[in-house]
Amino acid sequence: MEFKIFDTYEEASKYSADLVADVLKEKKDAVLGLATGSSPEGMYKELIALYKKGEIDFSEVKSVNLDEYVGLDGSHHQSYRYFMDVNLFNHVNIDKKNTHVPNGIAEDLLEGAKAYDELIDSMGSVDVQVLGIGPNGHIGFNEPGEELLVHTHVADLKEETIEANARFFESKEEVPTKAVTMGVGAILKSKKIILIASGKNKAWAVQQMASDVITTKIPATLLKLHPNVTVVLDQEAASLL
Ligand SMILES: N[C@@H]1[C@@H](O)[C@H](O)[C@@H](COP(=O)(O)O)O[C@@H]1O
Repeated sequence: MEFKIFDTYEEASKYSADLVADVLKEKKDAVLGLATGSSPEGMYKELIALYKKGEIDFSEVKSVNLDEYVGLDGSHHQSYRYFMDVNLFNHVNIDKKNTHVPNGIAEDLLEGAKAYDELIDSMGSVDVQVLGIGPNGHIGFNEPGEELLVHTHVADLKEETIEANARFFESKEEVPTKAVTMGVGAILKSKKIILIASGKNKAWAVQQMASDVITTKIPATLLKLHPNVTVVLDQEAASLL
């Protein structure tokens, strides 16, 4: 696990975008594993800028997103499908048919989760997986617990996650309490992982990633088992290292 620390979030975002761009330059039909939340927003802006400069091309790229809230359809402004459209897909030449986000409104969520794993498998491996991290160390919506799941599943969100994400909704009560998330298995299967963290509220989780411990109670610590992880931080997120 390599830690890269930058003075500002903007610099960290630029570095992360360059890492993704390197993958796209090497492989035109790369499979991108994508994340939502504030952490990767700056990176998406940089990727759009690189695309506009003609440095990268998304025409053959496929993408799979980590997670989606249960109960929100893609037109809901807090759905992760909407986030991806607005923050990246609408601004680059990716074919929307090649972009995938778990279905949070499937009639049968378990069937939907199984189909999502089959879809990921059918794409071959994810070339680069972008991750944020929850203040409690969650990745995707794999929340801390006695055990973690390998496959895509429906997760109950922890109270602290609902609180952390309430800033995007009108009120805490509107935050869905469940989400469909890729499991830790698919995340660890990707060839390369870039985890972006910014701000003081991530410093504890980042410190745990740098420790010698691996525990399901801090899901991001499992990334220590992966051979190619770059953790991209601003000063505040790195403040406890
Ligand atoms: N499910 C998402 C995660 O994928 C994200 O990494 C995390 C951090 O979000 P943010 O980057 O907005 O702090 O929270 C959310 O709950």
